[in-house]
Amino acid sequence: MLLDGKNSAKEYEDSLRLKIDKIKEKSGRAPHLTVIMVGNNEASKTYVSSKKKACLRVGMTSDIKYLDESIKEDELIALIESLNKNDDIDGILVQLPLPKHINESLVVNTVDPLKDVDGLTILNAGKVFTKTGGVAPATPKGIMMLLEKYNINVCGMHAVVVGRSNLVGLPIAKLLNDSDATVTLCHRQTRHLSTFTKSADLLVVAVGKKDMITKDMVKPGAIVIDVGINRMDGKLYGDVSSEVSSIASYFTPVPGGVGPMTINALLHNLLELYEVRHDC
Ligand SMILES: Nc1nc2c(c(=O)[nH]1)N[C@@H](CN(C=O)c1ccc(C(=O)N[C@@H](CCC(=O)O)C(=O)O)cc1)CN2
Repeated sequence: MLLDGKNSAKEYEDSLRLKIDKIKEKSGRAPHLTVIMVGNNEASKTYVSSKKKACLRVGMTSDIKYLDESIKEDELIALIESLNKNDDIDGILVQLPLPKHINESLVVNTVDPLKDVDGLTILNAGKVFTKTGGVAPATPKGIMMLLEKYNINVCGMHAVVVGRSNLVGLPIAKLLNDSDATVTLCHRQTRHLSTFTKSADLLVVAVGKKDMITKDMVKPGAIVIDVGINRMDGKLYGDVSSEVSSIASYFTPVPGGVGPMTINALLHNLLELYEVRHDC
């Protein structure tokens, strides 16, 4: 069965629109997101424009700061510091990846944790990892929202995550663990990867390599979440080979699976941060 991220996101947007209307009535303005886009990465430009359109659809406001590829690290940091001080901005997002000459961690950690819609600051990551609140990164949060939408309870399942990035692999492993799955985290040094993937009741793949997971690596009846977005000859492919859909109990398509839920979770995070800062 298809886990339809596109339609689930639309439904969530409908409920969000009602909440934003109420906020606007009460406070006179909607939550505002500022996105920072450095350079000319074509895929990143698509994503930031999707984020802007999604804000518009639910009645939130946003702006995108397009910055030259050659911007200096201290200029970028100064910009973020000024955005941190601006009370009309509720969420700040630095689109990744950044150019190589910029220290990504330094820049991301300049964002005020109370405006960190991406949940990538050390404070938010620490809070999520200690279960003391905080904002979870959008993709893992979106995956959890999608599982919930389809009433999939992961308690007791063996969840295998392939990929250990700060953006997806590590935090989704933590969120699945918090939902009482037994989690195995695999990465590029994992030996005998298929031994692990074959024993997964729930398999999450976030490596960025087309057809990394083939049918023989998946247990029939498993739930398969494909986070990969690989562009080839103008088409999009996930990390999981299309033949896997014939043996999975549930699977996410690419496109139309995890991607739209990532944008959805971002809107969710923006609203949550607005509510915390405005004591709603
Ligand atoms: N600051 C961040 N940078 C990046 C993040 C992030 O969460 N925060 N994640 C990815 C990119 N990303 C969001 O920024 C993202 C990727 C894909 C989609 C999406 O909707 N994909 C569609 C297909 C879109 C297309 O045609 O290209 C789908 O899967 O259906 C949304 C957001 C890296 N950077």
